[in-house]
This record gives sequence, structure tokens and C-alpha cells, in this order.
Amino acid sequence: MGKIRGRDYISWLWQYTAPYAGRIGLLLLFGLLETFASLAMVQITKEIIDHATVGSGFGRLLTGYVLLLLGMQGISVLSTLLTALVTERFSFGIRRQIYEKILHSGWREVTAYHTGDLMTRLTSDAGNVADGIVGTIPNILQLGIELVLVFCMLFYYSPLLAVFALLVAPVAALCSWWLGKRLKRLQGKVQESESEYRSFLQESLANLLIVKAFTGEDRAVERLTKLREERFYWVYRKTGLGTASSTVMSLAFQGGYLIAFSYGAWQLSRQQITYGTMSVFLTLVNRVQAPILGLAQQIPRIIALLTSAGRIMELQRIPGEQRAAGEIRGWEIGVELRNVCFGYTREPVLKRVNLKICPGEFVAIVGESGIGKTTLIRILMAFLETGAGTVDFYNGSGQRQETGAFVRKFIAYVPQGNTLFSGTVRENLQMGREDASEEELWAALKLASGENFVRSLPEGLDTVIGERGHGLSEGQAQRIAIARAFLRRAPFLIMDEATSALDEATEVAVLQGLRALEPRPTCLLITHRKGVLKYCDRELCIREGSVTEECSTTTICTA
Ligand SMILES: Nc1ncnc2c1ncn2[C@@H]1O[C@H](COP(=O)(O)OP(=O)(O)OP(=O)(O)O)[C@@H](O)[C@H]1O
Repeated sequence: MGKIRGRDYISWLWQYTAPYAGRIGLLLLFGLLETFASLAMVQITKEIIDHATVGSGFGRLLTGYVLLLLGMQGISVLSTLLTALVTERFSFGIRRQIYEKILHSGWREVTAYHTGDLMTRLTSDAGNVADGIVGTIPNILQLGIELVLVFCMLFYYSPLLAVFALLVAPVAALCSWWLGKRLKRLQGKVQESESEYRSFLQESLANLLIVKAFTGEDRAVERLTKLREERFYWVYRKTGLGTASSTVMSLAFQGGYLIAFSYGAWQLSRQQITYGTMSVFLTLVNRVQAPILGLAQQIPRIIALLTSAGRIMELQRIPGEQRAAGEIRGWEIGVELRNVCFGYTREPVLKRVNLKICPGEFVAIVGESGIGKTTLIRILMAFLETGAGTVDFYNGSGQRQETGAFVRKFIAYVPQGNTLFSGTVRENLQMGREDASEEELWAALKLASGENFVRSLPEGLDTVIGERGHGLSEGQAQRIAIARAFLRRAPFLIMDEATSALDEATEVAVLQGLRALEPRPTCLLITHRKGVLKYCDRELCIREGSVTEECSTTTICTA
């Protein structure tokens, strides 16, 4: 992936900002109205003081002041509400897009990231971008306009003072330039340490049993503290840098104010200006320096925005999956692999694999642990791209197509391990087919030998199960996963050690149910258990990266 350049940031930010430009513009308008109102109040204050010192009435001026004050409060309330609304919508818009992107990206590339890191990018980084676009950028524009307006007003009253008040500007510019680069590096470190911290939290909570079983509670807390300290270190350095620069700017600011104050007092003592003008001086000097200071204070926010935008862009640059439309139809589906090679690293896992599985065939794949059985499945299902060779699916009418994401439409898959979601048994089953009727759900459970135990659950199909099947035994969870795949009524079924947690009798019942399926799917079973083999037509063995025929029984492939 290439380096992200300045213009990439701009076009990326614009792409997300454009749909909200109207609402963000409205926020800017509210900000400007507040600025105008506050400047008008400065002018009215002067008039009130001047009228008061000469003893004339100022009732109307006071009414005007109160009306402006109320108007400003009203705008401030509207602005706060709109900011909350736009930020929420904006951040959800980004989160949704990243989420969709992750779901449609290559499995291998996405799983190279820790889920904790992905979560940080989805939540904290998306939040930083939303705050930056909705809050910081309009704020910068507003402060810039305010600076110009106040400077012009101050210049009208005293050109010399206006120039003095701007003395803080070069200090602010120097500080900002010096800060920018350093802050970006520190902000990157803060986000990285946040990712590590969240990853650890998520992983240790998901594997609580292991932590407890290995009496690792204290070690886990220690590790968490260490990660927190690491994050604290970077946050501390970032905050320290920000504080040092704002102290310098604050001193420059106070200096400017002191000069204005002394100059005003000197003019007042010589009766060259009125008390009202003196109050305008002081307020305006304050007001001209405040936007400069405010602008400088936006730098860390802009840096946070850019750093987080960069981290999100990195995810978005992950290549998407090939989404060619599937042309293979019908029930009779087979697959043919020719000279397929694959390795996760330079070391090959599969070397020149040639293999044909015919429509309706039941094939067992065996081989020692870690030899490449699951890898072969991932290649068939296009989760992994082959280094060389071809994987073609074909049907009984002679249509042929190279594998791609589309094959998952006609493949039902029972992966290794517990793959249930939290929710009801029904919701888990309906992942197989959303519109499955009650009868179909029970029929699938029956085939998977899960009917009796689900009927005995307190709420039957509506029993709530926890994360990763919490509340069920491994074997029960496996039977629900098998029923979920059966419900799909797919012409090609892949089961990766799907009956490993079942007792022998239940396993036999499931395999018999599988063979009784009508119409009969093509079936690929990865197994370490001898008992499974007698339900298969062929047994293939992966050995030293190649697939060899162990024994051939009944089926001769004619398609
Ligand atoms: N994401 C990955 N990145 C790098 N190497 C991997 C990855 N997944 C698996 N491997 C390696 O690829 C090889 C084959 O793994 P695979 O999971 O296909 O084995 P398997 O035959 O299914 O094993 P088992 O029977 O234990 O499930 C192993 O050496 C494994 O370490």
C-alpha cells in the first residue's frame, strides 16, 4: 500500500464531509451569528459606559444588550443540539462504511489486524474524525473570521494597538509549526497503544476461562496495567507538549494584554480617550488574541483528526474481494483444482494440488494436524487466493467458473470450533436461512440430532444462548451449527471437524442424516475420526503439501 499523501487526506475528508456540508455550514453560520452578536455587545457596552459617565439615559441600549444576550443563548442552544446530531450521524456514517468495508474485504488481509485494533479504528478513530469535521473545522473557520472582524474593529479605534495585539500571532504560528510534526507522531503512538490496550482487554475477556484455568488473573491485571502505563506515557508526552506550547502562547497573550492596558491607561490619564473607549480597547485586545490562541489550540485536534483519518484510510485501502456474479446454478455442483499452490509465507502449505470432487460425492479429507486441510477449504471458498493454479466449480449442465466470493451462495459451511452468536437458538439457525419456517427449523435440528435437546430447553427455539454458545455444551453447539448449515439447503456442504465434539452414536445419526438429505449435496468432510470415513465415497489425504487418494470405494466421477 502506498504512502498516504496530503491530497489523499483532503479528498478523503471531503468525500465524507460533502453529504453534511449544508448542516456543517449551518453550524458555522450559528458560530458567526454568535461572533457578530458578541461584537455588537462590545459596542453597546462602550455606549452604555459613555452614556453613564455623562449622566444620560441608556435604557434602550440596555434593552438591546439583553435582546442580543438572549439571542446568543438561543443560538448557542441550537448550535449544541445540531452539533450533537450531526456528530452522531457523521460518526455512524463513517463507522458503517468501515464496517461494510471490513466485511467485503479479503479475509486474509482483514484478519491480519487484531479485532481490538479494528474496534479502535471503528470507534475511537471514527469518533476523532467526526469531532474534527463537525467541531474543529467549523471552529477554525469561525475563529479565522472572528479574528479578521475584531482586528478591523480594533484598528478603527487604535491602529497601533491592533498591531500590538497581533504580536501574539507570530509566536502562535511558530509554536504551531514546531508542534505539528511532533504531535502527529505522539498522536499515532497514543492510538497504537489504545489499540493494544483494547485488544488485550477484549482477548482476555473472551478467554476468561483460560485466564482462570491457568490462574493468570494477577498476570492479566499486571499486563493490563503495563499497557495502560504505556498509553499513559504517550498521552502524558502529548499533553506535556501541548501544555508547554499553550503556556508560551498564554504568556505572549498576557504580554499583549498588558501593553494594551498600559497604553489605554496612559491615554485615559491624559484624557485622550473615554472610559468607554478604554473598555472597548481592553475587550477587543482580548478578543483579537483569543481567536489566535483558539486557532493554535485547534492544532492537537487537527492532528488527532488526520492521524485517525490515516488509520481509517489504511483499512479502506485493503483490497476488496472479487465480487464476480456467480453463473453456476442447480443442485449438481462439483469442483476441480489444478496445480494449486499456496503458502501463507514463503513456506508452501499446498504444492501442486490436483483434485476433483464430483457432484453428489461424499469426500473425506484426512491428514495430520497442521498439514493444510482447513487451508484447502479456505481456498475452495475463496477466503484465500491461490499462489498458482486454478479452482473451478462446475455443475451438471457443464457450466464452469473459477472460484470467488459468489461460491459461498451455494456452499453451506460448518467450521471448526464453536461459532454460535449470542441470541436465541432460532436466530442462530435463521442465519442459515432467514425465512425458514418453524417446521423447517425443527426438521434441520432433527437431521442434526439436535431436536430433542432443543425441545428440552426452557424456551425451546427461543432460548437465549450467550456469546460463543455459552449455556450449551460443545456437542450441543456443534449440532446447532450443523442444523444451521443444513437449513441453507445448499448443493455443496463443507464440514470441518464438525462432529468432533459428538459422541459416537450421535455422530453416526448426524452422518446418516447427512446421507439421507434430498436432494443430495456434494459433501466435503474434514476429519480425524475413522468412524466418519465409512460414510464417505472417497478418502483423500494431504501429505507433504499434496493430495493423494487413500482409497476409492464406490463413486466414479463422470461429470
Ligand atoms: N493465517 C495463517 N497465517 C500463517 N500461517 C497459517 C495461518 N493459518 C494456518 N497457518 C499454517 O498453515 C498450516 C496449515 O494449517 P491448517 O489450519 O490448514 O491445518 P489443518 O490441517 O487444518 O490442521 P488441523 O487438523 O490441526 O485443523 C499450518 O502450518 C499453520 O501453522
